[in-house]
Amino acid sequence: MVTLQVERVSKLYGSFVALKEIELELGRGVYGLLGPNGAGKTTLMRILTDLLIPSRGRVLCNGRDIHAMGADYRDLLGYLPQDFGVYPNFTAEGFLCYIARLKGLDRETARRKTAELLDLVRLSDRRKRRLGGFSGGERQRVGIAQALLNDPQILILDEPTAGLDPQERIRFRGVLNQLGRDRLVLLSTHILSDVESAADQVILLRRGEIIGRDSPDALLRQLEGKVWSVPVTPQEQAELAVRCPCSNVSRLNGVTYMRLLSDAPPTVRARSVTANLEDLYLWYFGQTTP
Ligand SMILES: Nc1ncnc2c1ncn2[C@@H]1O[C@H](COP(=O)(O)OP(=O)(O)OP(=O)(O)O)[C@@H](O)[C@H]1O
Repeated sequence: MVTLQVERVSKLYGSFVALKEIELELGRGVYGLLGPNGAGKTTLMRILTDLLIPSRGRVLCNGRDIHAMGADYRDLLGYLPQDFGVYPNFTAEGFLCYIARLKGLDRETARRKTAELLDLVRLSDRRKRRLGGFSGGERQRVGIAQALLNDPQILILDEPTAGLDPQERIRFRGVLNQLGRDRLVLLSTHILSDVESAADQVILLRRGEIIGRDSPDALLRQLEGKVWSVPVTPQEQAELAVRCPCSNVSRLNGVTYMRLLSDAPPTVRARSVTANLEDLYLWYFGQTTP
């Protein structure tokens, strides 16, 4: 089984510190990397793919420095970049076969893996169509397929569900759960429900630092007794919005309810509710999800 060890990794862009002394150990399973825009998620993922060299520190794969491993490391790796670009004149099938050959697969295996993966991302019926005519979500699914061509032990996916419709996203979570059983999968996302259902562990990144890491359940347990549903009048709503972080406002039978984070009940009519990941995000990052 493959492990990745991130040892005191920092990344500076000029004098700007994008990552600060990151320490991480990753093994089998699905890890969800969560953080607001600019937190350093892409920077960390690019360092883990050896596309970006850290300013300080190093990344080890089963004890070996990934940079020194070179092609040996790339053989273990599948990567979906955030800005996955495709060649518009390739067909889906042609593109995947081409990437497979670049990854060193022989012609027969390239063809077999391409067919298998087109099926996995449900694009078999569109395999002869040119990528230039694909929708954003379809293109993203081609991107997921290309990351899997070499059956990688380490799969790094930068916002894999961006652009997928809800049905495809739900299907993709199932695929992720399956993939995480026997490999290391690290994904970044802004879609909290993806993390809740697909990740074994959530890693919280803020301003280049890891501020939490645990299972979604354990992270949510920290918020027990801190999330409240409160029926409010318009005046109370304005007052409470200033006093407590608010993760949601809803209306039921003509009554407005605020969902508030607070150590103590914000009003006498407040009812304690079970925390969800949006509450967690607000708790850690101090704002509602972008
Ligand atoms: N090449 C670069 N030169 C200078 N600054 C950079 C460079 N790449 C990233 N940064 C800065 O480093 C910080 C982290 O960027 P990064 O792309 O890793 O964040 P992110 O968490 O992936 O954000 P998003 O959710 O928006 O994709 C940001 O403030 C960004 O502006």
